[in-house]
Amino acid sequence: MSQEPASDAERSRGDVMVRVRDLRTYYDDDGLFSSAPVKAVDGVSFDIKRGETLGLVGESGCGKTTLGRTLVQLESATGGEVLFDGRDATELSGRELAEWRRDTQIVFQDPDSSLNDRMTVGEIVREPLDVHDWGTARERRQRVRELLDTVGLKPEHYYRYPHQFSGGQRQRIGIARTLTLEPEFIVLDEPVSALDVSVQAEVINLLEDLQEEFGLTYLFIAHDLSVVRHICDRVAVMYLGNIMELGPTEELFTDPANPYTHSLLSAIPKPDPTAKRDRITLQGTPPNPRHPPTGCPFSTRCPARIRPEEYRHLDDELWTRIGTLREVLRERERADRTVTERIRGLLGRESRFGTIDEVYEELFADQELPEDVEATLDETADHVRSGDEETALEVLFETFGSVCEGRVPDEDRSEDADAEPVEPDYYEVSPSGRRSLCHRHDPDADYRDPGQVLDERHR
Ligand SMILES: Nc1ncnc2c1ncn2[C@@H]1O[C@H](COP(=O)(O)OP(=O)(O)OP(=O)(O)O)[C@@H](O)[C@H]1O
Repeated sequence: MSQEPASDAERSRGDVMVRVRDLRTYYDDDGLFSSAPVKAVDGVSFDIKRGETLGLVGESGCGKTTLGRTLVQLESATGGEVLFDGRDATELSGRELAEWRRDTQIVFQDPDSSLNDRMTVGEIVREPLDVHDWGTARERRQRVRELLDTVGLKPEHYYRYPHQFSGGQRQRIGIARTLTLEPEFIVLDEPVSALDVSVQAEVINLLEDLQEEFGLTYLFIAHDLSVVRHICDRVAVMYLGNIMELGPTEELFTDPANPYTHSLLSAIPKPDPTAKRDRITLQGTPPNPRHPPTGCPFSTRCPARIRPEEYRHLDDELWTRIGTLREVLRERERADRTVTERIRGLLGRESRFGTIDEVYEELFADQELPEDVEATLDETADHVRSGDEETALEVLFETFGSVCEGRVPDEDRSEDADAEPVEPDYYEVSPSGRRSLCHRHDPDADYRDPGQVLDERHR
């Protein structure tokens, strides 16, 4: 990512504190039947500047928590680097790692499960000091009392237990604990999501005050986009283990570039009923992170996916249904046939292939199909009936596919078969250095801007 020069207003916020490069965190199965790993974080690169709050948003399961936990080394990276002041945290172990951990902390979403109910508040907050053999016993007690005061609790709370406090107060205890060793960088993993709305603002204000007072740097993970807009200097938008767009908060909220950011923001209710674009409803569910699509991670659901020129004006509903058919076939191709299905198949009785006509009926019976589309669908249905989803998918790709899927449709299929996938690039989409992962930004290609396409399709 290109570095943005520090502006006067940013002052000390200019220099980079954490440099993340091609970071990957995969979860392997330990079971007997090893399958593909879950690619929770799948090659992300970005910088976090000293003193800033970087927001991390995206649908549930996109990898936010895993990324946050990997940055503070609670998860081991599968590959890539996490550089703090030039030192790669993924390479540390033993004493070095323990020392490094003083500078980086994490606040968890659920204060209930992250605090040990059998320890007093004083013991909980003091524990990191004990572990690191900090000062004398008296100095530690004094430090804990100061910290309780810093987060808005009282010295007499020292001897109480977590269950005697409200959710907001428990989160304050968790925050006090993270501050004990004077960290520089804190991952805040949904720190207010579990709290009543009425206390969310108090905890947010506290976090902002602490940042100001101690010069802290935050990675702020959240679902609630309005909180992110309020507290974050910049925002990273994550989808299926990848960062789709990253840039200054206000810019990203008012003028999103990436189709995924557009759809995420379109879900926020708008006070203005004359707003020009409808909510963008994404089709289907995110792909399984064990089997992410080739090419752009968002390609299977993208409302601005590049279409072949001849289908640019195809009815949107029909286009969506063709996309759904391709998803269904991909899943069927991947799904292992159960033993019963295999036996049924051997006996010539109904098998999983028996239902394909229903799928076509459901998707296309009420659609007006242009002749060439109908011919392609008929051809693919024949392949599926004979149990060859792979060829059916190839035919659909050659007709309706595009660079978004990792390769370019080509008449000569055999020549293309071993070609390297075409990965999408990040493009700078504003003078601030905001980046977005989408082929449509490629200045050398003749694609329309995602916003323009979505305006046309979702008015
Ligand atoms: N310990 C684990 N073992 C295997 N898979 C995991 C593990 N932890 C997370 N995952 C998987 O990794 C993917 C990313 O999960 P993660 O919790 O990081 O996402 P998230 O964006 O933080 O979701 P949420 O907003 O719901 O907390 C998911 O598919 C999840 O099921």
